[in-house]
Amino acid sequence: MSRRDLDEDDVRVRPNRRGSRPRSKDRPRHEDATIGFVTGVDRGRYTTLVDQGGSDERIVLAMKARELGRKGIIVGDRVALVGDLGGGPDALARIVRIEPRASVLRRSADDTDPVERGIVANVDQLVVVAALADPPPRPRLIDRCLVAAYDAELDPLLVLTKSDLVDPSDFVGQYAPLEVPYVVTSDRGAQFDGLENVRALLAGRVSVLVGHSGVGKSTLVNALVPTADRATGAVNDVTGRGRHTSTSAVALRLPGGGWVIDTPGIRSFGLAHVDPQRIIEHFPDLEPGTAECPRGCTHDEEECALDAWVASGAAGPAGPARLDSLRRLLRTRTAQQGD
Ligand SMILES: Nc1nc2c(ncn2[C@@H]2O[C@H](COP(=O)(O)OP(=O)(O)OP(=O)(O)O)[C@@H](O)[C@H]2O)c(=O)[nH]1
Ligand SMILES: [Zn+2]
Repeated sequence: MSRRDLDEDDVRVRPNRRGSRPRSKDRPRHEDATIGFVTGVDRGRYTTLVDQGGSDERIVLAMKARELGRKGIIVGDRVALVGDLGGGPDALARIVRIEPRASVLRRSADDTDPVERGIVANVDQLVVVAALADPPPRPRLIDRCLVAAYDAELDPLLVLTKSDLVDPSDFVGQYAPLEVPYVVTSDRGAQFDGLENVRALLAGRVSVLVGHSGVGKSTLVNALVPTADRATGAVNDVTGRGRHTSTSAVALRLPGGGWVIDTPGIRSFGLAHVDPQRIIEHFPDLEPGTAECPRGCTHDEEECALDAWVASGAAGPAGPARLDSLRRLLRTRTAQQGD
């Protein structure tokens, strides 16, 4: 019997008591809804961009429909919108669906707290902004960000700022075995060295910027997106406290195509949710060496087969340094937070 027969049979046996229109529950769910790109979230109001790149591109403010329940909507999400889609300050649409996400960058509040939060969705690249000095770099935090990138399947990029204050070579050396791409920058007012390199690496992609307060992230975003107007200057002269103008992520369009998502300064990056297996996958040169590992090996234990494999030269001359780096990241996952 074909599917069609079944359907007709079904209709005969249980006629629709409300008439010919199927109940709303059975109707295709908002098939005609418009898709918007979430660029900002502020106290239950979502800023979305509709008809992105089209002739009728506009910003539409929206709220979450009740049917979505407690489902979180984050910057970078593509959402289905119904209702007042006209745009403008008084129009308010409703978000009725979150489209499937290609990626989610997550963090847990801390390593022991399994509650994880999505920070941004659908990004390609995680850009870790760290100052070479003032404030001094926090390698543990950078490692945590890299682990989060690997876990979310994002390409990592290190932007090392303030190279006018200190020679970057020592610090860069610590990351060489990880083979993470990096750019060194220095902003000396009239001249912003390295900016063009950053621009080239962000072009046409969706990148999320993370970094702790004072590293020069806002300075960088303002240089990349001249209309961004992100507040800079870590310390307020009057109050002596940091000027924390933004409390959530915001997506900004790059003039040359692509998006940067700026996030508020982070102090920590909980990794309770990360599976060690996801980290080793980002060391394709070492992964074959795990074939002889005991089942469920954490790759950071006595029985791990990687030590003997690397010692035999199977991973080449860089093997030992790569294994050290892998172990460093694996321990980052379970270490106490801090710098
Ligand atoms: N010497 C030097 N100072 C820089 C450089 N980039 C930024 N700064 C300064 O560093 C301070 C902090 O820069 P911000 O861009 O506000 O830093 P942020 O990371 O956005 O910090 P929050 O706004 O607190 O999140 C400012 O006084 C900047 O002028 C640089 O390349 N060299
Ligand atoms: Zn192992």
